[in-house]
Amino acid sequence: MPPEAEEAEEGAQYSFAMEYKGPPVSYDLPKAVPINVDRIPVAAVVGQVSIPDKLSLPVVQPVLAPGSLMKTFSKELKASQSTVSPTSVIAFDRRSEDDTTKELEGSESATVSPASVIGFEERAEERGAGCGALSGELSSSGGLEFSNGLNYGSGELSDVNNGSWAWSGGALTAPSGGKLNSDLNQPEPDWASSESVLSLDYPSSRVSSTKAVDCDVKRPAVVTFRDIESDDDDGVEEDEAEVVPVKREPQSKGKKKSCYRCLKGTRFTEKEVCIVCDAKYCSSCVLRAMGSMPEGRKCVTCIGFPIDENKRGCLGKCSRMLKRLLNDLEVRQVMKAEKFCEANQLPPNYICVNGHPLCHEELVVLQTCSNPPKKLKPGNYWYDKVSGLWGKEGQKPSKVISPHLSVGGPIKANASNGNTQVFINGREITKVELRMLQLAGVQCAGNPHFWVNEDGSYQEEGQKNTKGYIWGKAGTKLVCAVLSLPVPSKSSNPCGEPLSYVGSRVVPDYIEQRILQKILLVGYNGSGTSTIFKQAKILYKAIPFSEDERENIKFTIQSNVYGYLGILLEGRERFEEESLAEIRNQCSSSQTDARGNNDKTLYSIGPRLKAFSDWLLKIMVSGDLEAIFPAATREYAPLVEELWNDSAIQATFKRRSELEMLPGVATYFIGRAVDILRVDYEPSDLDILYAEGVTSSNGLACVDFSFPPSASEDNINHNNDQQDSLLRYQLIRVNARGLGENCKWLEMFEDVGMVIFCVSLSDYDQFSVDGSGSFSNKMLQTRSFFESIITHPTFEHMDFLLILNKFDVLEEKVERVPLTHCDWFDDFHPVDSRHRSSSNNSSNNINSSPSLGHLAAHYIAVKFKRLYSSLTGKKLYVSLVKGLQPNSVDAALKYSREILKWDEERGNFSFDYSVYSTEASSYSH
Ligand SMILES: Nc1nc2c(ncn2[C@@H]2O[C@H](COP(=O)(O)OP(=O)(O)OP(=O)(O)O)[C@@H](O)[C@H]2O)c(=O)[nH]1
Ligand SMILES: [Mg+2]
Repeated sequence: MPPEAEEAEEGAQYSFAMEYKGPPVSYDLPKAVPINVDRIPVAAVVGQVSIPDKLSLPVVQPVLAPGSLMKTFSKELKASQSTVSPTSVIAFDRRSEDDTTKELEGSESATVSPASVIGFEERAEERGAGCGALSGELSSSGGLEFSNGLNYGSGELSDVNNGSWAWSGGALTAPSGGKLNSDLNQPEPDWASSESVLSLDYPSSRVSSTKAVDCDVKRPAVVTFRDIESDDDDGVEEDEAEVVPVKREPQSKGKKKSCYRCLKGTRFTEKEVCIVCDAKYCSSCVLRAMGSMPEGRKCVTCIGFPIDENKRGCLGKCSRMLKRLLNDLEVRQVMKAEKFCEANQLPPNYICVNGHPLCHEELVVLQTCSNPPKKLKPGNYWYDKVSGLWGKEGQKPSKVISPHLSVGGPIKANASNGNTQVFINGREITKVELRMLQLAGVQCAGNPHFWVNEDGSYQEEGQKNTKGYIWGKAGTKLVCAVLSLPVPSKSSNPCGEPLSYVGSRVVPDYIEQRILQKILLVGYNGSGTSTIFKQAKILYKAIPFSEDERENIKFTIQSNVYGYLGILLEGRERFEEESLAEIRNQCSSSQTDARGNNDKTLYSIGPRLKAFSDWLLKIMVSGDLEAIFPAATREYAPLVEELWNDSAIQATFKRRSELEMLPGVATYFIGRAVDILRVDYEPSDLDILYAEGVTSSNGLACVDFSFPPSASEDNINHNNDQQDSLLRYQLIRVNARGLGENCKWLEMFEDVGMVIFCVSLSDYDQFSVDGSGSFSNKMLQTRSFFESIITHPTFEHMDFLLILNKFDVLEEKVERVPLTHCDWFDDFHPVDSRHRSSSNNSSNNINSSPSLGHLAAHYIAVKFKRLYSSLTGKKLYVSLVKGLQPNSVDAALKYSREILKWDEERGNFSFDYSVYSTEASSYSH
């Protein structure tokens, strides 16, 4: 035995050892004495003991400080449904080798069955067998204790003798080369031959080191119990029970994020993680540390232990490291075991519904109902059995699950911590729900108590007649999606849009359950938010617009085109009058009598077209352009063609820059007016992108999408991309008008992950009527809107991405109209443009000098950044965008995804970023 092992052995007083069966040695070996079940003392009353098959009681770990150990242990016991009273603590005593007594210090509730003790011992054996030696760094703080000494017949002791395993400082460490799984394939020990063994069922692939184990007890275990006043969580009444799963601590810690076994490597070394204790192993150690992985990725010493609940989402998802180390079949087996083995299933009592921890049957009912809560995690939930509404305790509902399940206790009025004095099925609803009800047209005055059924039909308590259906209106579903409120099951796709696609495959169900990252897109009027929103749909959705949407968009575009034509016709009238006036002037000055020709100009049209023109302008003035559809398409199409081909209209169109009312995009459409106004016109994606008025009138729209994986050659990037492509995002677009007075709707967006604020760069010389009714610069209006958004309490901790949109327009405009047109930009003094262009030419280097457009955009970005940091103390992210160019919007939205990721990583960083090896590697580049 190496000196440090000997030293450790001398100093330590462990409860476990193994029986030595190797060659003779010169010193005394402790003897193994068989356990006699009957001789193990029990506390006064042994209750109805029922140990489920495969029950594995936890074993106290050597590396824990006594305090934390006691806590962990008592919780683990509870978790594993042992028969130990919940108010008891069990701990090992390793104080004396000679301590052969068992003590029971009185506490009425302190009872433990022999079975528990045996189970305990056997676990210990298992562990001893698995890791070569096990000992407890244990001393209970004056409570009741039990001490246990077991010797094992084991050929594995030689490993210890060889120095493969040794104790140091209370932590189990393995010198490199230690052969943890040296005899993984040894036959099962002859458990039945041991008196101590109950008919417990062991996993067949359990790690075992012995050929035959004589489970003899040298000295009987000492079991003592005490009340648990010192354990802070346990004084809770049962129906108030809060079950907090406790993660098992790793046996030894790596240094500076090194491998926990060989202690080599850095935080950037790819590592696999134990799903129980979070111990991390490098690729050379992982198979030794985890053995044959009968329950998936667990250290051999963690087999049988409940998993760390934070890792539940990772069950069955293989890492690249394992894929490299194991063959396909092995990977499949390990992942299957990890997902489905009993030890890794969610313990029912971790789920508390309406104040009651669930029993096994209830959990089964909950998980197998037709519409179960997805991705159930340990925690406290409320459940409204009548409507099926389901949520986390103290929070708004998160889902509508199957109603009428007999699960948990009765719902409490304060289950969701509402403060609205409006009740649904006895629960006081939250503010957001109240807002949703109001938007759905439900009368909520007078603090009503509603009775809401699973189908959304509702009545006031005590009345018989149904007053309506909450989720009846299409708009309500959109509102629910935006406010993150659930709708009944069939509409798991709240925006009424097709499921996301990744490439050509539908995103599988489990991914749909993943958390949706919400991004709020907001901007001042005309800043380009709807263009960016539409780009996102076109870029990221396999079916960007449904049939219905396209049909509506078609009418919108057609009426837009009539509108543009109307503006042209108005312009034509103006130009005609101007020309006539000019001609008259010329006539009067030259005194020529050319009367017959005087009323005809380049801009004049014939009587038929004139009649059509008058009619259209009248309709436009009445503001009811849409009313002429769809008849207009059929009846006026020939007239439109005639009109468009008329030389007067063509001449007017040439002077379109003089028509202020005509938007820039009109050029895109009006040239194709004849085609667009046909009955069989089908708008292309580009048409939709350019079309005005496509997003809803209240300015609110949302779209769910995933970023499709890019066709990357690079393997690592490709993998990350694949993972990213499974994440789901929701882009919620709302404009200034849609936010109401003083942005009163903003607080409804409290659960968004970040905000994108969109600014139109070309606004600096534009003027419009502001909120107070006066005429002012649009960039200044944008600035005050920006200020009110970034300082809104809802967004206090949120990241902002500023999109400086319409960069193409700025580039062109800033050459003509100085940026200083806007007061806010009056200190913009770029280097003279001739100088810039000459330096460009002389160096012949495209990087040598930025364009005036770039300088201006950079200057505006700095203006916004300074404003932002002066008001919030935070950093503003900025992206320069040309909204009509897909690549530009794609880059900006991917930037927002990165910002969300950074935000997440910032949150995780202080703990440890590398949950799984892939993440570690993605971080390192
Ligand atoms: N040239 C150019 N035009 C753009 C750009 N982004 C948007 N537009 C146009 O600017 C106009 C206004 O854009 P929208 O996307 O409708 O702006 P909005 O934020 O929805 O504004 P509201 O409709 O007033 O709420 C549309 O005609 C767009 O086609 C851009 O980057 N370059
Ligand atoms: Mg718009």
